[in-house]
Amino acid sequence: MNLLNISDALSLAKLRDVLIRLEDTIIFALIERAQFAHNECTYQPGVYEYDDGYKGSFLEYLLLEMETVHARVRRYTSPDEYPFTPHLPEPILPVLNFPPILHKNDINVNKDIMKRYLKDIVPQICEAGDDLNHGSSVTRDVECLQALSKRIHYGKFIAEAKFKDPKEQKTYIRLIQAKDRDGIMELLTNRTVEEKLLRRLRRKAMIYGQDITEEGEVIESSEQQKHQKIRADVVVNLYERFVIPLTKEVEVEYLLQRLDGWSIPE
Ligand SMILES: C=C(O[C@@H]1C=C(C(=O)O)C=C[C@H]1O)C(=O)O
Repeated sequence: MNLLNISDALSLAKLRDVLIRLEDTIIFALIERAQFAHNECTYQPGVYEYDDGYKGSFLEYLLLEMETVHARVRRYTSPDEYPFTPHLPEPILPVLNFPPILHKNDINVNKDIMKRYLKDIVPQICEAGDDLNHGSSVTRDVECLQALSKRIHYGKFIAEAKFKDPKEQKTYIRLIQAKDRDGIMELLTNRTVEEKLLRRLRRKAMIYGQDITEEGEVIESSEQQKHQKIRADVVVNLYERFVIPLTKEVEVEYLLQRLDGWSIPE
């Protein structure tokens, strides 16, 4: 998505395409992570010692180092990129002039994403135990986390596009003024889009998770399922219970801040 183009960045159809493409990124990132064991010690502070006296876990250490480089080349000045590390250096490049797509807000749900990823996702997709491939598994963790974070924070753009819809704006304004979270959640929810998404996701996870040879049909049998690189129902559950609800939470939070410092049209 070219966020320098404001009409693209606020077209609901284009935004939905971005989310569809990110499904592929997320499934492949999970498949990559799933080839290594849980390697729980990489998530605990105090296991590795670092020359610079850093005290966090191996995963946090890698995030800090990678995000420091990325911050310097202005990754986090883009309105669709959110770091996991709190204090990062300023960019060394001149900052790009993005058009004012999003309303000013301070939403970053990466802490929640990290918690759920470590508690629910890794134990479900990886074998228990430690295979000593700590560097490999942690670099895959960073890819999974970044892809999930991007997808979930796209909720801000989706919310802005929905708010801009002239048919809905008055209702949104009324619900926001009443701080009616449930009402906002109901209005922004599109069950047809969610159901289609989950069906598509199951098919993608089935197909991407199998080895495709030069010969033979790709089949969905129970025998086949045993050899899947990742279980399709795990991916579908992950979206149903975590990715979609958290995206919608971001949408609601964003909308609750949407009227701050904004003059409501007559
Ligand atoms: C993203 C949208 O908003 C909501 C959130 C969805 C999601 O996170 O996938 C899907 C449908 C909507 O309930 C949308 O309408 O496309």
